[in-house]
Amino acid sequence: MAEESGRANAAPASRLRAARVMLSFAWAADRRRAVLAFAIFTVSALVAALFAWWLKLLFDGIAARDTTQAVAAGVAIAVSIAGGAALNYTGTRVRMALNERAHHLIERRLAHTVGRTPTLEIHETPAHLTQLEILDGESWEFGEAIPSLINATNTLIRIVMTAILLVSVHPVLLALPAFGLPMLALSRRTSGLFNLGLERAAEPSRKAYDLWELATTGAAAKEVRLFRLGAEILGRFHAQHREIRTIHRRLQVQGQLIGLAAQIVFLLGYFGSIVFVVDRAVRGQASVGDVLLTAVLAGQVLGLMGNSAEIVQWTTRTLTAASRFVYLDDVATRARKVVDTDAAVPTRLASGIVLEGVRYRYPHRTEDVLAGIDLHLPAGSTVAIVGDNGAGKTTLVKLLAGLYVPTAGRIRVDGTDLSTLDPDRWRRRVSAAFQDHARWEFSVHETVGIGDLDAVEDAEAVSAALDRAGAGDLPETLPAGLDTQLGAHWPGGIDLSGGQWQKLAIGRGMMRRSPLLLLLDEPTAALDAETEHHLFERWTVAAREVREATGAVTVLVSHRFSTVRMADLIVVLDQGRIVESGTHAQLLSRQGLYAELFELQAASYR
Ligand SMILES: Nc1ncnc2c1ncn2[C@@H]1O[C@H](COP(=O)(O)OP(=O)(O)OP(=O)(O)O)[C@@H](O)[C@H]1O
Repeated sequence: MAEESGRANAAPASRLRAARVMLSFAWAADRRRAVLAFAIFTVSALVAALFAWWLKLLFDGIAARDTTQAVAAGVAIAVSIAGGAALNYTGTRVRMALNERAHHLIERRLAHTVGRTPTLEIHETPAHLTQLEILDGESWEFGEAIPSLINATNTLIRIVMTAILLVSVHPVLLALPAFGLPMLALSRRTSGLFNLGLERAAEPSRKAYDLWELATTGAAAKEVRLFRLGAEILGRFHAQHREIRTIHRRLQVQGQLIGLAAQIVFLLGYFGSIVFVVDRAVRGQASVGDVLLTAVLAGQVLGLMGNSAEIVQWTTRTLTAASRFVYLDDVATRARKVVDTDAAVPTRLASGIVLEGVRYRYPHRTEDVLAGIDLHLPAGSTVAIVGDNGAGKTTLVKLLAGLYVPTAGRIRVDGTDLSTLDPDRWRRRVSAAFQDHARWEFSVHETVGIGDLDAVEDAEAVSAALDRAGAGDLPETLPAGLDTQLGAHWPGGIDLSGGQWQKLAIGRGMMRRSPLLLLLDEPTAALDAETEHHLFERWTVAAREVREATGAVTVLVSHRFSTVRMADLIVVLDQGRIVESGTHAQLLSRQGLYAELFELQAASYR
């Protein structure tokens, strides 16, 4: 279903809901300016609509030698021109400010929607990513809700006024707008083509952007040079852009042909109406002013039809952008739906965490990555997970953190289904350090402190966390200690070594003093085996000390068996299944996969 929505050209969620969301955002952004813009553009529409009428009066006055009428009409024309310009100038400024505010509000709401999704679903499902990326580039359109509405009202007023004036010359002239109908009808089609182009180009655009990042950012700079990948990346980048251009060009040509056909139909009506009124004037049934009025109005009708077509297109685009937002908001809401707000996260673990028949399959994958895991992580224990690359260790850790929801089976925390616990409350009691940690370019103090936002200001807590991460002396080696700015491209900022960054990430994971679950997914991979050994020894002792207080479970993923052997329970994963579990001694005596891997590693150290 999600995939279909991602591919479909149509709006990915109901347009009615999208319209409600869109208007509520625009209204919330700046009510005062919304009302002001509405008033200014309404008056401006009336002024513009009456312009042709003053012209007719002027010419009829001149023809009839009626000086009063001619002067009055001349003054009205001058006032219309000056007033119209002033109104447009003010209106445009109000409208720009309104757009700006709506745009920022939408960016904030979008970040909030993505951020409040408790799982990683939005970031790892291509269909959701497509919607997110397009919407990211479309947030200006989305912010155009009130201006679109103003434009539509404005155009409607002008259409009604123009119709009244046309009837005043001859009712047959009302047929003129009918020639513009194909333009309106086909504009939906051209706007559909535009959206189709965006969606088809989303994938190559994403690839092109990734390639551009590879070619221009520091992260890949070493390897790009070393493996002489520059030309290859550039070639692929060009290929993606060629694909994007081809997609857009084909659809643009289709759109232009449709537009051209519709304009030809209208022009037939335009010239027909002028010929009709000139004929009547020759026969004395219409005045010179009527001919002029018809010529001006017929020209305006063309503009108004074009305007209406644009409004329809623009509104469709705005609505589609809004429906992308609704779609993503639904993903976030679905992910939170199962939460039972009454289910309390225990203050301490009594029995521990139990996995019952847990399966997990990544979106777009055809097989389960975890294929039926039954496991008890006893309260107060340290559990090591070992296994080959790709065995499913990190996936298991992410499931325990609540970043994924099992495709089947359950994870119970002291009997309560984890998926029903409020993710925010659960995560207040979970701490983690990952191998692929983020490099937060804040001050050292903040980079560590954000591991527990409640204690981020507490310098002692930060120093203690760094101590537990084996990096107590790191700040002393930096120019401004804990206040040192990280990130070489910030003023006064410095970069760290891979191991130092990793120690800060571990420090972040050590900020929470009493987590129920501490997840350590190869956080020490960049450190030497001895440092890892000492750190884990220290954590194991600390975990045993707080065992009575919180019953916390520590889960460690590591490829180093010298570290793993200290755990109370060792779980061996192979291709998404548990093949063995027990203590180090039990597993050695079983002479299975663990014993084999342990012996292999031990032999390489001898
Ligand atoms: N986001 C993802 N989308 C699709 N498949 C994924 C994703 N992340 C991991 N996988 C796949 O899931 C399987 C298990 O990956 P996982 O990262 O859990 O393994 P691991 O045991 O932690 O490996 P390693 O020791 O290399 O870190 C792998 O086959 C991997 O290709």
